[in-house]
Amino acid sequence: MSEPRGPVDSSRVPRFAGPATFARLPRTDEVDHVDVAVVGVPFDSGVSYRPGARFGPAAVREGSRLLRPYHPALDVSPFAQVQVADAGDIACNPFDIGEAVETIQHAAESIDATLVTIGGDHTIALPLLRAAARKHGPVALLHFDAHLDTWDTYFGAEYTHGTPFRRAVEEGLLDTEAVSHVGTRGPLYGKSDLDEDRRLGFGIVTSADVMRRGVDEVVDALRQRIGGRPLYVSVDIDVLDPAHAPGTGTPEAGGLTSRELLEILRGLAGADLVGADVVEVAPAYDHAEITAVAAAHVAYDLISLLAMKEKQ
Ligand SMILES: N=C(N)NCCCC(=O)O
Ligand SMILES: [Zn+2]
Ligand SMILES: [Zn+2]
Repeated sequence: MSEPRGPVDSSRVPRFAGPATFARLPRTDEVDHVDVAVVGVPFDSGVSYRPGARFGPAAVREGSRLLRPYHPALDVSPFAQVQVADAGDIACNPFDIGEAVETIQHAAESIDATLVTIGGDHTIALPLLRAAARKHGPVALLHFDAHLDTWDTYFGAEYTHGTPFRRAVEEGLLDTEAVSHVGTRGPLYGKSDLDEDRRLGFGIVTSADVMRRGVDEVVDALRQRIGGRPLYVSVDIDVLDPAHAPGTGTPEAGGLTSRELLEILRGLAGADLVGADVVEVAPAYDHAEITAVAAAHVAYDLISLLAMKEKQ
């Protein structure tokens, strides 16, 4: 197999020139095989508050122009280890959530690569988990979010950005011995939200736990729970404090710093990561690309973990 084709060389073509693919990588149709595909899902019809995450994929691609090829903290050059390419966007119906969920699942299943998906609102995690579970069986889940997203329905709707992980448990997509939320905080509808979440099998590391226990202890606990299981990581960018990610639809005070989030992700090196998403970037509320840059770095770290795994 030929050497991976990497990003456009920023010493020859200025990084602010040309149309944006993720990290200035080639498109999937420009390479002969793909190990890791970055795919956008510009869908936000499942939101309960501010809309705008449909523009997330484009914003994260723009925010990824400054990423460089070597990751010092993980000691890996992800784009040289494996072929990473940008698969463009999945076109789905903004007027029919059920149809969009089907479209996303089938598109995800049709891409012959491990996916790092850029949302889009959190509704899209359900079809992505369906695709992952079809390939790997029930997966362990690390869910970074201010919110539980295990609510039942909104206005009677089952597929929304507040409900994907309840649906995923109901559909048997998750290995419920190994499902955890990280970074939750903020007011709930009632105490029963937590009881129901626990009943579904979820463990919780709150945002305050990360601050009190520290990153290393949290990583140890999460890794123990995950063990050797195939792992899906879903990152709702609102897990970050609004100071670190203002550009999102349902912001909650008291969140993680981007440094804490990136360090927890780096602590997952060696896990059997099989797919990941970064969702809920809504650029209309962003400032100076703070959120888009944070999300681009999160995606870069996820890709680096996948590159390290594939190379083993
Ligand atoms: N941002 C996500 N995914 N979910 C937030 C749902 C919060 C709510 O509607 O009460
Ligand atoms: Zn959230
Ligand atoms: Zn969420």
